[in-house]
Amino acid sequence: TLSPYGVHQKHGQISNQRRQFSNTYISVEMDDATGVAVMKMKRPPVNSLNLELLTEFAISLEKLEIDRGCRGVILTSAIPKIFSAGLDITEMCGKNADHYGEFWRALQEMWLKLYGSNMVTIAAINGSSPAGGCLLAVSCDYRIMADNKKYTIGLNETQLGIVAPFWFKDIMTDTIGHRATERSLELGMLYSPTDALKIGLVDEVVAEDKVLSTASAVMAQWFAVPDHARQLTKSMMRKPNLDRLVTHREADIKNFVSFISRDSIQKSLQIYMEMLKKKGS
Ligand SMILES: CCCCC/C=C\CCCC/C=C/C(=O)SCCNC(=O)CCNC(=O)[C@H](O)C(C)(C)COP(=O)(O)OP(=O)(O)OC[C@H]1O[C@@H](n2cnc3c(N)ncnc32)[C@H](O)[C@@H]1OP(=O)(O)O
Repeated sequence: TLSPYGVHQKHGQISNQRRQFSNTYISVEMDDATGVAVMKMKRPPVNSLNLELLTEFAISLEKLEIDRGCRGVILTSAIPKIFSAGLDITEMCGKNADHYGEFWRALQEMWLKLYGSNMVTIAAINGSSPAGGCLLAVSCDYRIMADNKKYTIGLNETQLGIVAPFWFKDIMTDTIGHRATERSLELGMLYSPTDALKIGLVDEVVAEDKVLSTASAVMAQWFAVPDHARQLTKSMMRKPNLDRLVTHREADIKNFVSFISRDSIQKSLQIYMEMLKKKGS
């Protein structure tokens, strides 16, 4: 079927209790018996967040949000060793201002839906999660990371010569505190799972093969609290950050477009992409 956003979706029924829907880059398996949906990003090689993935992400969340049977979402990756490499740098490089604006609006939309969700959201971080990948995780209610010291998480934007916008910074501050955020963002720090746990960036570190089962167990604990009370509390806690972006949404887009269009910033991003490609070859 074609959604109102023009994204093709495949629907399938895999049992009486499980429903599945899948787009190009997102697959969702909804378990009607538990009320839990597992949403997987699947954009090889590194789940970088391009315009299409962000759009599919927002649509999938919206569908789950209006599904009365769905009370919680586990967000994870179908790509081994990678949760998400963050924003697709090629979406911010060598394109025109209209494209940058459309891309940023899609990112804002996805974030407003994820951070503002009424459902319980748990990030099952089964791989590296820099920058925009970290934003996804920090926007959830709870974070479980795989115990593998090769994986890292953090807002490393300054290492690319770019700057995490105020709404990334706000939720990082709410998660790890002002001082830790200041240091972390200025230096563009990436943390191992153990260090991320120490500063409170993730809530639990578990063996790689236990990430999903732990997420399900945590979900059951959160489900023990009456939904209406939990939802009102979540909304009370998150409303100021949501309102701030909604109020300044157009200015934030303008700011991003003008910043990213600068020759010096384009040059920094190109150098970073070349460095990534060299490392891979
Ligand atoms: C003053 C106000 C300012 C307002 C706002 C202004 C600015 C906006 C800020 C925007 C916020 C930005 C957020 C972001 O998310 S930026 C992206 C940051 N991401 C990264 O730094 C991660 C880069 N990637 C890696 O570190 C690694 O790839 C890895 C995720 C650890 C995985 O490593 P590995 O498995 O070894 O894979 P490779 O490095 O070999 O990568 C495979 C191919 O994927 C390409 N790649 C990787 N990451 C990205 C990406 N983010 N975007 C696009 N492409 C990516 C990589 O080049 C390889 O490609 P190849 O196969 O063609 O060589």
